[in-house]
Amino acid sequence: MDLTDILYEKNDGIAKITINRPAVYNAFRAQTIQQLIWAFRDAWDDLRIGAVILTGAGEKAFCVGGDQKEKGNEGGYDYSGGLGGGIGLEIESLHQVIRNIPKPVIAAVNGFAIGGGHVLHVICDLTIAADTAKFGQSGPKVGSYDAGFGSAYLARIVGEKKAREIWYLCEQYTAEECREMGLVNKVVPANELQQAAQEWAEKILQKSPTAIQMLKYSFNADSANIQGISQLAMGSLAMFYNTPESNEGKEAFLEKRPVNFNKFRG
Ligand SMILES: CC(C)(COP(=O)(O)OP(=O)(O)OC[C@H]1O[C@@H](n2cnc3c(N)ncnc32)[C@H](O)[C@@H]1OP(=O)(O)O)[C@@H](O)C(=O)NCCC(=O)NCCSC(=O)CCC(=O)c1ccccc1C(=O)O
Repeated sequence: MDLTDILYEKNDGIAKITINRPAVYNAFRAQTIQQLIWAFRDAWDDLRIGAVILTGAGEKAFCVGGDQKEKGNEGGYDYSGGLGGGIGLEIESLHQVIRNIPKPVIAAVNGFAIGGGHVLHVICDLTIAADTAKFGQSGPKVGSYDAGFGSAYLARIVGEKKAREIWYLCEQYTAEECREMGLVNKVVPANELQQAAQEWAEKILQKSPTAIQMLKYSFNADSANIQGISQLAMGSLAMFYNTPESNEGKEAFLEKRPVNFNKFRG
């Protein structure tokens, strides 16, 4: 596969996947998602690999979700057709491969983790964050939502009240605040982030691969029902995208103006 949107390397039992679109803060489009899925499947298939690190290129962002500049464009997202189905992104498949790959996935969050990018770290097994990283959901601000793993699984991690706050208010949280709410495992100085992720991956490699694999399956089993909710959520999102209400969110972001959802109330 031609890796235009990600970097992928494998060294000494550790696979490292880097979302590589720094000009748009590592926002993803359809091909980014396809390449991420390809890389996770390669790491799954390679029996020498015992842990995967997911990170973002540059210092600004881990990932800021769907690329608003490509939304509605052919090959962007919200473009009907192909494997992406209704919203034009194989986001459900990506969530599934991160959850189901029988090896721990460590998110090394180097900057903004916002929107669909935030959901990616939520789904990873472990999160190590730079002390400069910022976290949050933005869907309701830009006419979108992840009513599957992005909300239901988040609530299991931080509790119902906090998860509702995160989604309803769309505020940003520091790495330390996220560590306190159990959403981040460890916070390190930004220049030590990649080394810290590497060290945790190396520690995992010293453990029994079968034990780790079965533990991951066990942790996953308790939240497996969210898969069905995710399918419903993506189906509803496909119907919501391209409505005037959803478009108002996208257009306000692209035009760098305040959003006005008042006309859709009442
Ligand atoms: C991340 C910000 C808070 C950073 O703010 P700031 O430091 O002020 O920098 P900016 O000047 O805003 O941004 C720098 C540069 O990056 C471009 N950019 C940032 N985000 C995006 C983006 N998402 N798409 C495209 N481009 C982006 C920005 O335009 C600037 O470039 P210029 O050339 O100067 O214009 C802030 O940028 C921010 O809030 N960004 C938007 C975050 C967002 O709303 N993301 C989309 C969330 S919705 C989503 O991800 C849908 C897809 C998805 O994952 C999904 C799938 C299925 C179900 C649900 C979801 C879901 O809703 O999550």
